[in-house]
Amino acid sequence: MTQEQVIYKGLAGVPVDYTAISKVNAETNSLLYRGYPVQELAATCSFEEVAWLLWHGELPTSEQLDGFVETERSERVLASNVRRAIDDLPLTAHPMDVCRTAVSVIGANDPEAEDNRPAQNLRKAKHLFAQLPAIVAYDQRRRRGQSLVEPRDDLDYAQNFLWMTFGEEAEPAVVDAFRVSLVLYAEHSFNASTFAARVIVSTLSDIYSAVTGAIGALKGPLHGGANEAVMHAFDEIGTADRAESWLDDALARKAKVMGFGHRVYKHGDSRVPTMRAALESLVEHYGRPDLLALYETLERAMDERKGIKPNLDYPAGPAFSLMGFDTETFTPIFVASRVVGWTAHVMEQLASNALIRPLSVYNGHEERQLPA
Ligand SMILES: CC(=O)SCCNC(=O)CCNC(=O)[C@H](O)C(C)(C)COP(=O)(O)OP(=O)(O)OC[C@H]1O[C@@H](n2cnc3c(N)ncnc32)[C@H](O)[C@@H]1OP(=O)(O)O
Ligand SMILES: O=C([O-])CC(=O)C(=O)O
Repeated sequence: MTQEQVIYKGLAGVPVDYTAISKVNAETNSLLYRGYPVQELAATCSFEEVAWLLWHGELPTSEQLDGFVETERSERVLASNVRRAIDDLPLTAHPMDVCRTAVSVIGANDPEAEDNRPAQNLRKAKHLFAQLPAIVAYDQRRRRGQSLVEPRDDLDYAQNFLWMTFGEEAEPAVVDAFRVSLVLYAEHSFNASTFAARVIVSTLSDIYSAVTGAIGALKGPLHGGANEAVMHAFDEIGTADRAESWLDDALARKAKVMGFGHRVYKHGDSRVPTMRAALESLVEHYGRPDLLALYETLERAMDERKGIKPNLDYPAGPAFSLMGFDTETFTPIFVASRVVGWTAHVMEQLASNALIRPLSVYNGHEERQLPA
């Protein structure tokens, strides 16, 4: 292979563009959103403030926040054809497929979908932000044979998301853990789904197509689908005393243990301590020390055997489970949060666009003749 033909499989370690949205620093194990440490944002900000920061580059003034909150609350109701599209999907469809389809319908409803001017895309990003909780919540309810719960405009984003899902006001400890998870999931530089969104819009396609494609990329268990897979593993293991033998068996089969490892962080995910603290507060709230024991035993065993640390999906899975979400709803919650990062990246890509089209090195047949 010549020098020019080096292959960067999976683009591992290859910087492909600049971004001013977030900085993932594997050396210092830190994550900054627009310069602010994510842990500090998670401790002090509402999800609405963090979304504004990621889109606009600065935290909102109180006037800007009031305006945004008012718009967000006024756009929470699903259009009738979005609701019908959801109703028409079989219950065998994965909730991520439902999410993807609903976003696609929202895009098709927008007569200005193809207008890529920044103000239009910002409007669309905020609309998707307001709509996604209604999609995720309604889909979980219909699977349980429950009817739609209308949004409440006296509740903030996190409170209303839980209200629409469960039909009752969540307790402050639960709302807070949920808000923290949303803040932590919102953005993470050029991860696979964000990159997929940037590839799509680099063709000058539209923001809805980019988000629809990003949902498809997030679904896989090597990316967002891992939070769901973590819970399936916990269910399979059952109790902490079974964790080590379960892990030994998984590793002997060369299976990937979901919720562990990361392409960029090799010494632990910057977001895990904050999400783990949120999980601990839920464990205390619901009186489920058994779940934390399982969490800790598997984490310790994985570290001892492979030296591989958990990623954000590891504490998020059991946290969403304690909150009462169905396991298949976990990755759609990730969508509702990450839509902020995706749309911020779409706008950044368009502001200095270059078509994303790498090269491949052909290793198939040399030219040959068709059989006579
Ligand atoms: C929010 C997020 O999206 S975070 C990521 C969520 N995904 C997961 O939790 C899925 C499980 N994890 C993984 O599959 C991987 O760690 C990835 C895909 C996240 C990162 O993968 P890469 O950077 O490509 O690392 P790669 O897969 O090459 O792993 C390097 C080595 O560690 C091992 N390894 C990495 N993660 C794991 C894991 N979770 N379980 C078992 N072994 C692992 C690999 O088998 C490989 O070993 P080898 O060198 O002996 O072959
Ligand atoms: O950065 C990545 O590759 C995956 C990840 O943690 C995320 O998208 O939050």
